[in-house]
Amino acid sequence: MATFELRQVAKSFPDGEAEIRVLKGIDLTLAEGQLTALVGSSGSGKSTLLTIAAGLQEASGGEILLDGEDMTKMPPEKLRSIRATRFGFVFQSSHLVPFLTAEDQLALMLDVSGSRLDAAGRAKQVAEALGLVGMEHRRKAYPASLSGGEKQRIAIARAIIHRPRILFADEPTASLDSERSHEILGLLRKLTQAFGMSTLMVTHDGEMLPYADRVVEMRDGRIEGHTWRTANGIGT
Ligand SMILES: Nc1ncnc2c1ncn2[C@@H]1O[C@H](COP(=O)(O)OP(=O)(O)OP(=O)(O)O)[C@@H](O)[C@H]1O
Repeated sequence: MATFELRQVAKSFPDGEAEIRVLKGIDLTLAEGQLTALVGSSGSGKSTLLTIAAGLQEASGGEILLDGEDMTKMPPEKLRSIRATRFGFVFQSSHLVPFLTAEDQLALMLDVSGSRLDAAGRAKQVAEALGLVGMEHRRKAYPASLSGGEKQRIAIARAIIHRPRILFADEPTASLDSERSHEILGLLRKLTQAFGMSTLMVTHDGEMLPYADRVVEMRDGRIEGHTWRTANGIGT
């Protein structure tokens, strides 16, 4: 059942006397357990759409419904709480904290999300998340000693440790080589299915599209078409 829906979402920026319309009425529903890829040429509005959907930037119009509740009408405090507890974020670069070990990065995220687990429960959840991304052996490592792919694995573990409902990924493979990119996308797809998350990912990398359940193409602030991946390959 759909739990996250954008209805007629619009975004304009002032431009002198006029305004630039960057999003022109976006309708998009994310399904649980599915990875949706957002593609389109540079400047088509992908990042703007992702950040607005994630509550990181205000829309100029429309509704963003999380379990039927309109996020655009929520007070900032409630929005912050939703971002910390129900959303997860993965970015182009991993944005790890340089002076924290891998396991401490994850523990910090548990704190931010208001986890009420005791010390043993927290340690278990951290170990489990590191295991899910194949990084338990580097739990004591600092970011400087990790490769790009390893950092992105830790960033993914950090993004899902609090079991978010929606995962936002903005070009998660942009800084990785092809082999690492495939590994990271395989991981995102596996975790999306395993936890029943709704994942929205912006990507420029056509090679990554087979990992998506659905590809949504943007052009000039609008959604062009929806392509569904089926058991028989790509279908529309
Ligand atoms: N704060 C802002 N003020 C004015 N214009 C903006 C602002 N943010 C984005 N834009 C404009 O909105 C349009 C869409 O930008 P956006 O970053 O969403 O595109 P994109 O599809 O993600 O592009 P890319 O693939 O290059 O990252 C661009 O023309 C951009 O210049």
